[in-house]
Amino acid sequence: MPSRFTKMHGIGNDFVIVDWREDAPRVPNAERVAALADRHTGIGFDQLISIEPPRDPSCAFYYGIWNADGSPSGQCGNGVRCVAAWLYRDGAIERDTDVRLESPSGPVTVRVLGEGRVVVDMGEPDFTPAAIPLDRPLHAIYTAPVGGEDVSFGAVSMGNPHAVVFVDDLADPRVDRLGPLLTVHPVFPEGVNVGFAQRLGPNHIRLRVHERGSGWTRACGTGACAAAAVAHALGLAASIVDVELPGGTLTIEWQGPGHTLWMIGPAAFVFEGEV
Ligand SMILES: N[C@@H](CCC[C@H](N)C(=O)O)C(=O)O
Repeated sequence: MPSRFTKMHGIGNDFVIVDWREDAPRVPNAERVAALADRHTGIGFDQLISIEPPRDPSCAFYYGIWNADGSPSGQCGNGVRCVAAWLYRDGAIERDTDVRLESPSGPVTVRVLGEGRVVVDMGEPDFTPAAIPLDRPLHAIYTAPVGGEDVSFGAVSMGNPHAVVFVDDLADPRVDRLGPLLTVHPVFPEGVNVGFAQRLGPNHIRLRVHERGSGWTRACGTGACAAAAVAHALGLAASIVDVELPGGTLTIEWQGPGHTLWMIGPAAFVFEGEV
């Protein structure tokens, strides 16, 4: 990987962004990514994100996503806001203008607003088991034995797989115990990002996410989208929901099936570096 990088974050979910627009397509070595992600002996990040030429000619740029353990992902909600802010600072895209960007799971549309905020059309949440992927037929709520108890969760793909568990209180010690277990549960053959959601009202969810490949993060953009979508599908949330994560709040808007989902939140620069 080239030596120059930009450290960014979206409400505390942190990234190393690398500019591979002039380079031939590549897949970074997983061990190298994990070494750089190490917070003691590397740079430290939740995800590595590359900016590359598009494969789909209808998109302006492609972005690749790798977790802290080096595993690839199809989507990253906080990351795509940072990619948009990075491209805007670089002069490659304009403010207040819709731009199609290509993720590994397909196109999304970003618009850079003022004050470091970015709005993203994340596409339509996909509840089909093949998209998640899940090893069983579709129901609104699944139940699986996890760590000696039956745990119920909603499942949805936002371009990457999510399980959403509703809890009465996020401080419940079960949350810390169940997150890592459900992330690698055999019911999800490709692993899953697990969100624990506490409903505070029809427009307000508090959320913690144990991410596949990165562990507990201060925020997960697709996790916020998934929690809002599952809550809306179950009649627990309105169309516009503030999702409050440990690192900050994202606003999610979804009008229901047949509609795409919108995410609004900040993207921040931390520093430039070289390895
Ligand atoms: N932090 C991200 C999601 C990153 C990928 C995820 N861990 C996966 O493996 O799918 C976000 O903001 O959405």
